[in-house]
Amino acid sequence: MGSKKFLISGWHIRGVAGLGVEREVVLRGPTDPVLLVVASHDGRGHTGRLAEAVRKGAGEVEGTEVVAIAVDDMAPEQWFLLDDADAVIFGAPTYMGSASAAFHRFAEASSRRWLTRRWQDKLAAGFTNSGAKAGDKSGTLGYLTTFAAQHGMVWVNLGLRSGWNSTKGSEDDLNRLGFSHGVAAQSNTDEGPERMHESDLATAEYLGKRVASYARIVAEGKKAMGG
Ligand SMILES: Cc1cc2nc3c(=O)[nH]c(=O)nc-3n(C[C@H](O)[C@H](O)[C@H](O)COP(=O)(O)O)c2cc1C
Repeated sequence: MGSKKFLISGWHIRGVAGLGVEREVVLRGPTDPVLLVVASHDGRGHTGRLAEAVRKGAGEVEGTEVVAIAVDDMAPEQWFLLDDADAVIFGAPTYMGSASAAFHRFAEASSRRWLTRRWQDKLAAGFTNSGAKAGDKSGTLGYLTTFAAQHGMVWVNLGLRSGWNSTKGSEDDLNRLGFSHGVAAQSNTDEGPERMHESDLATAEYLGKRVASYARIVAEGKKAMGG
């Protein structure tokens, strides 16, 4: 099997395609950016738009390299990206009260990483979208939280108060549907992704920025502690 070299904005990853095979170590210097991966399944475009918003928010934090991967179509090398990430933001549409089957397949495929604790102590966060306003999205965000915890990751919640919950509020508030574990967006089932609610997209951007900021703080903290 031949080896390939990947260059992702300053990140050099050289390895042989395939899970569990040897690869050259990624060497990171003290001035390297933190790596944040948005790992999600996009059903019919709505969750993809959220992923893009998360990515945009994260990219606004100086010193952050953001990479998005589709968990239902992973090149073997993308597992290495996840291995090297400082933070991973997981996303999936809510199907039947939980993350989509495609995301669950990815989660099951990650069990090898679970075994070797490869993702231990990385930051994690999550986002989802549903057709109904509530739509049992707590099931999905709860599942993503548990998935990250199984890997020993450190969950970063949304950190926003509930919006749209008083006479002074409106559906344009951030976190308009009032979830705490992550971004819980909603799109009408008869409308395309171009009609996604601006508040949901802004909330997704907020989460991206929040996670990237914490990833930076952790990286700087480790550096200060000589680690
Ligand atoms: C198989 C399936 C199951 C669904 N289950 C739910 C559900 O439990 N709750 C809900 O509000 N919407 C449900 N929906 C609607 C989707 O959540 C919604 O259309 C989706 O989030 C749109 O994002 P996407 O384009 O990334 O698929 C379901 C849709 C499908 C196709």
